[in-house]
Amino acid sequence: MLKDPLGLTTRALEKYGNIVYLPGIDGYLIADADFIESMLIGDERFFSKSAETMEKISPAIGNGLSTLIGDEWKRQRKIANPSFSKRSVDAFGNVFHECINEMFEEWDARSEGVLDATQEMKKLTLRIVIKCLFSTDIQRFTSDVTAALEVLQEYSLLKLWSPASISADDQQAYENAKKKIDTIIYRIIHDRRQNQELQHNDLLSMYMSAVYEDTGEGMTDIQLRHEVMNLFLAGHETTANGVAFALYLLAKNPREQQKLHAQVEAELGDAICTLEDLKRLDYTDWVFKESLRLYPSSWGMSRVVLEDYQYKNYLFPKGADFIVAQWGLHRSPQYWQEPLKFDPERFAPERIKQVHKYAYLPFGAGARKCIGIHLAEAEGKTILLRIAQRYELRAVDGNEPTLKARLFMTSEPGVCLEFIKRN
Ligand code: HEM
Repeated sequence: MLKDPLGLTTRALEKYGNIVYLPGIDGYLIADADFIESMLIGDERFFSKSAETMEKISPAIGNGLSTLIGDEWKRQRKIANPSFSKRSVDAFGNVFHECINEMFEEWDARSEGVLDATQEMKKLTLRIVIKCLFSTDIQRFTSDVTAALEVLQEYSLLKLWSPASISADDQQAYENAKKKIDTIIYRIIHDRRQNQELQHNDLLSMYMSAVYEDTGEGMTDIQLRHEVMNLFLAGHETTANGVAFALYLLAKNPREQQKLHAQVEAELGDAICTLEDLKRLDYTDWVFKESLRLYPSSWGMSRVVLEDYQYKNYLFPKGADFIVAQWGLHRSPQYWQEPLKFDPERFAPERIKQVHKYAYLPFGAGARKCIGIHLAEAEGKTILLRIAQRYELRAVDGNEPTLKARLFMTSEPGVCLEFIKRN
């Protein structure tokens, strides 16, 4: 599984159908939309994230909202929800533009037009999440944070799929990366506690002022640290990969890129888009959705069944592990016509209503649906629009994505594209 999870998923689902037992991981791959609907919605109470899996990925992602389970998770979700409401996200519109402007300035200072879209989007979304979290520009830390997050993620994957192969060097690299990130986060939390009179309009201050219903107390520094880690990782790589793959697909599909440009010109011209504008720009929305269908950052979600469970003629024993395989589901010919074709208009209301509601799950579904969905959609579409206003994208020969399924799906090396300035 560690070597080629996407290839294995594709082959297993093609050969054996939508529910497949994988002896290598002693778990089931699921790409059956009806079953997924039962798992995440109808019979949700019988399923949970697996404590064992979460314990293995928490070194990278923190022991926060994404990895907590049961009552601890419920309590944490309740306290975090208001910070991610549509209204709260509206406050971050300017942050997107500031960070995009800085990126454009950097691009203008370079002479060549070929850029690694994956790396550029990772830098940009990390900048955005850092600013949304801390409102300050901790630009100077960005490359340290990026490098440390990479190490933490690699370490978690080893713990998950190949624990015996963790060497003393891997362990040391993990300890160093954790220390580096912790130092940055705790320093910021400490400064905030020291200077409580200063107002900050950011996610950290929302988290720091929120209180638990049962105790009336706020989060401890340790819990805040875990939540910040969660948002660093869950909030930047996912969006970066979503946008980078969208840029690649536009470059490969000039007709669709032209349609996007036409909408941008008709609706916006050179004006800076507001979050309100995004509601009207349906083609942009479909491009982002279609990109997340073909290249879902979250390529699989882990679950465990809490009791013996029957679905059709399958009986799953208590404790059975599952991977809900968005990668397979989103590309399944059973649910999608010409599944490998980039066709943003399949998300037009009259067409998408004919598709099974649970055949498209880029942000998950049910109680554990992505808390950052409004932020991610607003951010992803704003970046796409700003790039479309300024650049025509062209594919670079021989530069196809090399897909790698880590905690999230990415291309490694990144996808290089030619960014040609539009008049
Ligand atoms: C295109 C971008 C994104 C994608 C594709 C994505 C995808 C997902 C998915 C599929 C889940 C559910 C996992 C499961 O049920 O097992 C999830 C959960 C989560 N996401 Fe996102 N996400 C994105 C952006 C963001 C952003 C921008 C943030 C925050 C800044 C964020 C924070 C979280 C958190 C904290 C959870 C855990 C929620 C919980 O368990 O209660 N995500 N995300």
